[in-house]
Amino acid sequence: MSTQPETMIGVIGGSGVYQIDGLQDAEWVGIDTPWGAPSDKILTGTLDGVAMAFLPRHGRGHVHSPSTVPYRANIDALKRLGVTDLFSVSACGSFREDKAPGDFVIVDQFIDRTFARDKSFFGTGCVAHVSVAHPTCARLGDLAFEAAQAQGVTVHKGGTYLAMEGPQFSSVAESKMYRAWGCDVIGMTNMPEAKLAREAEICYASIAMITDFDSWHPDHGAVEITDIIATLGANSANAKGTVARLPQALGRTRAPCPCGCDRALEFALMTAPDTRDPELVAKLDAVAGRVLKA
Ligand SMILES: CSC[C@H]1O[C@H](OP(=O)(O)O)[C@H](O)[C@@H]1O
Ligand SMILES: Nc1ncnc2[nH]cnc12
Repeated sequence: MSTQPETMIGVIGGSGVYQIDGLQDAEWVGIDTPWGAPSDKILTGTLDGVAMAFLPRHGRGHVHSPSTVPYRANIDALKRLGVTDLFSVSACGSFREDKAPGDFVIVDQFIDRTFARDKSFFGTGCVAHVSVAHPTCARLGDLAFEAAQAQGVTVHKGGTYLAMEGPQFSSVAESKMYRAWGCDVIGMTNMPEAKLAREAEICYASIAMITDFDSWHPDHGAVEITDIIATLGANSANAKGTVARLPQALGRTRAPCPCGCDRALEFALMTAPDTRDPELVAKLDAVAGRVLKA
């Protein structure tokens, strides 16, 4: 009998992606967490023999704004369910002429300009510092790239995602500044999601689907929600097709991540065991149980 852990693929669907199709034994399950309720119930099931868990980031019906998405509850709930490998699917604007609406970008870097969100599971009474120098999992990113290519999507490997607070879009001056900073795409939701996934030792890749040229492009005017909605339909079909290819690509049994995302907390805890806050430690049972029990 194998002692290797089994893969469970998590998918967080963004704007336009509120469910995925084709799961066997599909069931929407409600999960409560010490950080509150997640954005919605989570759709669980199997695809090609691999366990899957899908969570609509904004909730079905698009209830949560980027600032009020319960990011900590979402990541905790997925961890609690057993998710090992997490793919974020999200809409974004592009700062690059060669990255056009309809294209996908496999994001590998972020600039986090969000400011009104809880960004960590840790804090007073249990302090931890994880590395996010490489905030996404290269192994998952490569698999997502290949899956999108096989789906026939024009997909770019690597790119920097500017995470803004929103919900309003950027001014022309901001858009030009982010472009000058070297950013490739912009969205409102991948942070703190990616940081929290790292704290929870879940491998995380971001599939960003371009819907617009934000507001810098002289030939395209300023981004409007109507333009975004027009592109979301095709993007969402391609996203679902890409996601459906992931179980076969990952396989059922799981080896430790070569990037080390699944061991991010190994040396991260700073607070001495005898000075830890028992209440916070109890809340960290799913996210950090592996190292807190040790
Ligand atoms: C619908 S336009 C703005 C909205 O779309 C993106 O959401 P998500 O990342 O969840 O696909 C963007 O970040 C904004 O939240
Ligand atoms: N231009 C843009 N800015 C921020 N979030 C977005 N989501 C889709 N397009 C966007």
